[in-house]
Amino acid sequence: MQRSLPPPSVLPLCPPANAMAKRKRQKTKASSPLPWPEPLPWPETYTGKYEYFKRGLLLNTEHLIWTALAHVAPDLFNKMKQEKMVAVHEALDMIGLRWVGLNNQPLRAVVGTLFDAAQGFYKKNDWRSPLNPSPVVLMEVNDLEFTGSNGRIVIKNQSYTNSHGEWEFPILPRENFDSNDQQSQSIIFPIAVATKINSNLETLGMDIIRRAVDQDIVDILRGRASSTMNITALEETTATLLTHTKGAGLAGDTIYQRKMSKTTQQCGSYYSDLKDSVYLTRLEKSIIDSLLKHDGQRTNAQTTSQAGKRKYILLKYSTGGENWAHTDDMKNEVFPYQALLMLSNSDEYDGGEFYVANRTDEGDHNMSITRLSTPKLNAGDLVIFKANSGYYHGMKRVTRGERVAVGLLQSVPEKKGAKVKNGPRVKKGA
Ligand SMILES: O=C(O)CCC(=O)C(=O)O
Ligand SMILES: [Fe+2]
Repeated sequence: MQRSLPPPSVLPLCPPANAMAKRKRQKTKASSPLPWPEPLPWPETYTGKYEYFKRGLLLNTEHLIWTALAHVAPDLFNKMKQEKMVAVHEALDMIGLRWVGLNNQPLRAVVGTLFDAAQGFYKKNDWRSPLNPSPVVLMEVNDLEFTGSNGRIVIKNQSYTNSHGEWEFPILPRENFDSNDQQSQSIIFPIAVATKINSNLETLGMDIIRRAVDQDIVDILRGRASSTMNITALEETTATLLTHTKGAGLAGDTIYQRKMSKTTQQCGSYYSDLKDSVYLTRLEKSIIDSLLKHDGQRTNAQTTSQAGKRKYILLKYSTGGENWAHTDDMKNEVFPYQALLMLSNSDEYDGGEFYVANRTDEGDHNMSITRLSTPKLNAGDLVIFKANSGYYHGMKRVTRGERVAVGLLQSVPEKKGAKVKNGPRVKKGA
């Protein structure tokens, strides 16, 4: 497979319809390259039915993805799902989108649909490659065309700073916080009403609170998370592995053991549910305290009756681990925000920057996708971010050491009729 695409001027972007028709009429020799077809018109059922697609990060990038898929070796379209996942990911690498998760909405729908179309195309054309091996030319992501009308996609990488300055968050003395039991019953609602935090969430998609959580709680959680390499000892109920072949991320070095019913499974990076327990309740309380302090005001926190389900996850990444961009939508639950607490000290790992990705449409088919990354986080630092509503998030590759964090999610009760349907599953193979 080619590792990079030819420059835009010679990209095999969809030929005009009349050229297609002309070529169809010509008898194609078995050895000559086939024209890559027009991308399918986006199925009405998808655009109309699936809300996530309409506001998706990759809306209107179908041409670009189609072009990337043209570089997937034809016979891979016949292979098992896991091999296809890897192939699609490699192809996306060529168009600057290697960091986007394949197993999540909306890329799952885009890639799935285009992959099926490509498979059909190859079947019809006897599995011959549509392309001659193209010269390896590195291209700027900024120059990629993504529509037939000279649109451009620009992928920007930015680092997080905000109006407070990265290190200048007010850390008020603990005594200033007047404890209130009701407040400790909800995470999300204090977040939503904490005005400073909320304005950063609205404009940047995230906010960082340095040293948000008491050291003793961080120490307890760190101890629990690293006391053993055996996942089952950590009160964890399930573990989702971040693997290339499942389209979620990169596993990295394999260092953890997971006991299955009869066997032991090795895994490099994963996230896993944590059972509710006393230390998590303390953690939650500590976070709420710090949000209130950070905001410098008392909030009108709501009670549990208005809060949805809580969920805590432990995230462990070994060197090489990566969490590709995704949203946290789960079957019937919506988690609008997440608080991610770093448990590793900054000298224990390199890389592993958390980011939020957001898209801006700039008219004339131009758009930019901005990935806003955090600076290096230390144990006790907290990132609050928008976990869906148009924002994607992920973690860049850990290049050294191990990075451990806890995510606190709280769903909101669903409003009737406001449910976002799950997208079409990528069929066997993508
Ligand atoms: O580890 C990270 O920085 C990302 C975690 C994440 O995606 C999540 O907790 O939902
Ligand atoms: Fe996530």
